[in-house]
Amino acid sequence: MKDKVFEKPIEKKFEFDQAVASVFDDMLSRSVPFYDEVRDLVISLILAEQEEGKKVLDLGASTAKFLLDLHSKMEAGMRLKGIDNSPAMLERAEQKCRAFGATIELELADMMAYDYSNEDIIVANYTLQFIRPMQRIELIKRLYEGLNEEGMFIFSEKVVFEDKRLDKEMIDIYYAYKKAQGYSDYEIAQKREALENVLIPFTIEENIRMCKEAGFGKIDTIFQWANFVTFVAKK
Ligand SMILES: C[S@@+](CC[C@H](N)C(=O)[O-])C[C@H]1O[C@@H](n2cnc3c(N)ncnc32)[C@H](O)[C@@H]1O
Ligand SMILES: O=C(O)C(=O)C[C@]1(C(=O)O)C=C[C@H](O)C=C1
Repeated sequence: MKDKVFEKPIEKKFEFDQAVASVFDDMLSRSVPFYDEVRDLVISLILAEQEEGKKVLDLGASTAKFLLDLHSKMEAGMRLKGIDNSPAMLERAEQKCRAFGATIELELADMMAYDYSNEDIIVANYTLQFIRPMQRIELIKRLYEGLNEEGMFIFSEKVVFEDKRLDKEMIDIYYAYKKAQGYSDYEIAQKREALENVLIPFTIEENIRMCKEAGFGKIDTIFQWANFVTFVAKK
């Protein structure tokens, strides 16, 4: 279904509710630059490390698009799990996993309260940015503690830039991308207002520093387009 959520005046801040979940795949494919390519890149990196029984945990799994894609491409019997705190999203994720006959564990859970233990690979694409900044730093520390020695944390985020002029230019370029994807100026403005103080991006440096302070020894970026970046952090 086509995303028309912001064609009308917003009545509340942005939420991952039924209305958003019902158009989510279209919303992401038209709102996140290179959404498919980043998913393929992250999956390729995981497949390079795939082993029988290895655990892959997706935080903010939404409608399980990432996990289903990984499931369809993996050869080793990895244990795939997704958590999300939106019942509407998880309902669709469960429907899709059933439809594809995919053995993927799904849990309705708050990533702030989840018990991370003996994890091999944790993924969080376009999710941390919705966690309050102070809670985010605590979360990353818990992810670090919950990862095994060879563990890997892969996450994609919208970012801001220290250089305010560059930041404005990147935002304008991003909104031009959204317009090219068929969103009207009105929809873009409405969504921007709905996301205000709900989606809180860090700078690239803040994301890296957050991982370093949590204990990660190696943090690299593997993708960037304007204000969207994908990071890989290793213990
Ligand atoms: C932009 S979507 C993530 C997109 C998805 N990872 C993908 O690549 O298709 C953010 C997701 O995080 C979930 N989320 C936000 N805060 C959460 C929390 N505290 N615990 C668990 N899930 C959360 C939302 O319900 C939503 O499904
Ligand atoms: O910043 C925006 O305008 C976005 O739409 C970005 C973003 C995201 O990065 O998570 C916000 C919410 C989702 O609908 C998909 C995209």
